[in-house]
Amino acid sequence: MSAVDVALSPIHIESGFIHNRNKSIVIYLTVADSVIPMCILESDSIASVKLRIQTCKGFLVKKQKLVFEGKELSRNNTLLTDYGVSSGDVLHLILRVSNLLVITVETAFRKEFKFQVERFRNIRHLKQKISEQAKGFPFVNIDDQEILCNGEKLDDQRLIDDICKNQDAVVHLVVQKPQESQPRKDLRNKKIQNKSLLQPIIINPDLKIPPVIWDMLHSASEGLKKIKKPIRSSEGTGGAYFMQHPSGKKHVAIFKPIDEEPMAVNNPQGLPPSTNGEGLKRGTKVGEGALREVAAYILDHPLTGPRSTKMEMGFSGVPPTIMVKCLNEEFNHPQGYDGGEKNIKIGSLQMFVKNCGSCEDLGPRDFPVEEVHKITVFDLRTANADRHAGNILMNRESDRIVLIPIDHGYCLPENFEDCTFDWLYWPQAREPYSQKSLDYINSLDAEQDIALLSSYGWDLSLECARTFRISTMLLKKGAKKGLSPFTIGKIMCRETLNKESMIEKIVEKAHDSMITGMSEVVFLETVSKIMDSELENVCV
Ligand SMILES: Nc1ncnc2c1ncn2[C@@H]1O[C@H](COP(=O)(O)OP(=O)(O)OP(=O)(O)O)[C@@H](O)[C@H]1O
Repeated sequence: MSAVDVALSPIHIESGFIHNRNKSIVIYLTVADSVIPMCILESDSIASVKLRIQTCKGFLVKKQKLVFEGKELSRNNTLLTDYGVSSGDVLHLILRVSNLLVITVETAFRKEFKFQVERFRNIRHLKQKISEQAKGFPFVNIDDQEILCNGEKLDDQRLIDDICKNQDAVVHLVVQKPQESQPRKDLRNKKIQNKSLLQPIIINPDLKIPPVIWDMLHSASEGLKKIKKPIRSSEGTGGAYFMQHPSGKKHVAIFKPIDEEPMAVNNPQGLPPSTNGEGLKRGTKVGEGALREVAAYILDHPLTGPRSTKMEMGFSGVPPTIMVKCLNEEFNHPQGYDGGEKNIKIGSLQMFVKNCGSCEDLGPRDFPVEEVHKITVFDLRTANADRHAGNILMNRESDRIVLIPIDHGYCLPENFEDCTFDWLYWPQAREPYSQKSLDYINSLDAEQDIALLSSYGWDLSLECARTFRISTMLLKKGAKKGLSPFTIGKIMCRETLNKESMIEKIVEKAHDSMITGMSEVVFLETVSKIMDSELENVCV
């Protein structure tokens, strides 16, 4: 049975069942290289379409992203037709496959080992894990092991991802005598080594790079020199590469090239290039994701104000991020690779943060209130248009869960249309801000922040700056009034796709009262007055 048959059969039955009440339409899903026709109902929501895909294809709902005409269909309770999808339309399905796999190794003695291994590790790493667990067995030495999968002998350098694709896997370990080791690094690799490059892009030489960022640059650069190749993450809609430590045993950073962003020309997920330059979220531009990632780090200053060269963790904990240029054969080069100038990529380099998964993997119950609140502060002040639970990593520090916000390529948009926050529905969001958070919010100054970004070389567009000023204004006024992150968030986010949020209505009212030639300052004063009067009716 082909993939098409698998997808079609159950859907036909289901659609036919309620056909009288609802008109059915056929849409086409592109996933990787295949196209799957799908019969759905006009009354189907995004959530129900995703559920059908899960039922038919086994891809978990939370791992699916649907894209139509360059926009992510991110509101699960919205009808497909409200997004303008009609019969015959093509939707792109992006799967966020986990980087972690459970591998079962069976030995010739029927002993079983289970490991959680990252997809981008190689077979040699698996052998190391086996030898750590196999004390007392004859294959404790790495070179005494040979790993077979479906009868095929696997080379030490082969990536786990290569053999396991989507699901967890069982591989068979066979013990054998040591063999002559093969010289692995061929001449071609040497050539590539000479053609790797990683350099920070410094616009303002007066601004010193913090030592923690130098260390990250140094490790990633040494990793490239030692031919520890960047490894593409299997999660995410854009090209995101794990840069390796020179030892090859850990990651030091994530590199996201601008030409591989969603809808950009070299996107490795096969998303078609944007036709009007707009990004996956409203009010963002393709190719500006890396700037926004860097801006998120710069704006996330500590309570004491903008950072000096001393590394201080920002209030919300955005990992250190810098703009770099980087050359390596492993990135997506559909036009070919010769190591020349045209292969150099520009993008954001963010420090890799040790984590035990994302908030998508766990219910929110155990997240400390302060940890959730620090994320809400960041999202509200930057009107973040991409805060789903998968974009918050978790770590455990002495039995306490610490949250780490990542993926800020859609913060600072030109408007509020696509603002959605998964934390809105978490209980912590209904708690009032603590005094520490209130002090931080009170210290925020949008004008100072815009000037700060400008000193780093990014002059926000008038629209982005306006949205940023208004979102900072709302956060400050809301917090001062004692509103919880939930209440402030509800003011900023649309309840449904086509129902404007309160903040959008406030901006529109201010627009309506604008007279030609009105300055930005006067416009913002008008917004402020309207906001004050609207907030009077909002209960704490
Ligand atoms: N700073 C970091 N530290 C550790 N892991 C990270 C970091 N940033 C990203 N990752 C990992 O890389 C994966 C891909 O990154 P990310 O989600 O930011 O990519 P993206 O293409 O922008 O994704 P999306 O489709 O959600 O917009 C993440 O799922 C996460 O596992």
